[in-house]
Amino acid sequence: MTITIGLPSKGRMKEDASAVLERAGLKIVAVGNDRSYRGRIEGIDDIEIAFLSASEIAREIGAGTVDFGVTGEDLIREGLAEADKRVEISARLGFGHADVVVAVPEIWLDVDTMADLGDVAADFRSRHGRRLAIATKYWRLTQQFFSGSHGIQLYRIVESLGATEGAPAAGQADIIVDITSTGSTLRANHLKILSDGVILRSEACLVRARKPEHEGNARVAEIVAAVQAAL
Ligand SMILES: Nc1ncnc2c1ncn2[C@@H]1O[C@H](COP(=O)(O)OP(=O)(O)OP(=O)(O)O)[C@@H](O)[C@H]1O
Ligand SMILES: O=P(O)(O)OC[C@H]1O[C@H](OP(=O)(O)OP(=O)(O)O)[C@H](O)[C@@H]1O
Repeated sequence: MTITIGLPSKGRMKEDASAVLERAGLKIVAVGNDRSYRGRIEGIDDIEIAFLSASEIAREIGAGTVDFGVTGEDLIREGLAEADKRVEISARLGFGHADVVVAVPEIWLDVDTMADLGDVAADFRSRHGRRLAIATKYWRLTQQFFSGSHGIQLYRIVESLGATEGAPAAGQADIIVDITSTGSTLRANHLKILSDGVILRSEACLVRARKPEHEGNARVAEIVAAVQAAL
């Protein structure tokens, strides 16, 4: 059986993802030319590398078309329903750190917690004639956190495909759910993170699709052990 590992072909995780495999003794060699989206591992014939974007990797692991992938936990949990049933986080890799957070305008002086925000959401329609609007590309994580964890049901999600932090100032939404690493984009847009508003502390992970044929497969166990030992 050939084991396929999905690695980022571009973006901020590309270099670190390849480096961690090399430290684990799995040296990647391109198949064909530089632009090829396939690779293999030097000296090992039954591992194949598929170069994909970080979000495609999350999807392909969910579909089981790759066995392993290196991608952000945020993309796994946003991309897959019941992620823990479908995938296993085999290792947390120590790069690509970012938090998915709830942020509100700094001028909302009396809103510091999710409970405060729940009060705002409850009153929003009578005060403003519409529901509280949340700009995000993290639909699933937002719904789980607001409706599931905090019992806040009165809101509307406004899909944002970029520059989410600008949505409140632009009048497209009232608050946001987005990723932050240094916090500088939030500050530049006069937004503050609620004190209990961190939805997920994400980083790059080695993720395995839960497949029956992985049980007792020596190569699968070896890949996990080698990457864990390289951290
Ligand atoms: N400052 C940051 N901003 C956005 N994402 C970050 C940041 N720091 C780390 N990440 C992580 O990087 C991953 C996204 O990487 P990247 O933006 O390179 O993907 P991508 O190649 O753009 O994927 P796609 O094109 O499919 O969206 C996510 O898991 C995210 O959590
Ligand atoms: O907390 P900070 O360090 O300011 O980083 C957070 C910002 O960085 C990312 O955007 P980026 O401009 O990298 O583009 P992307 O959304 O296309 O990845 C992300 O979407 C945030 O907007």
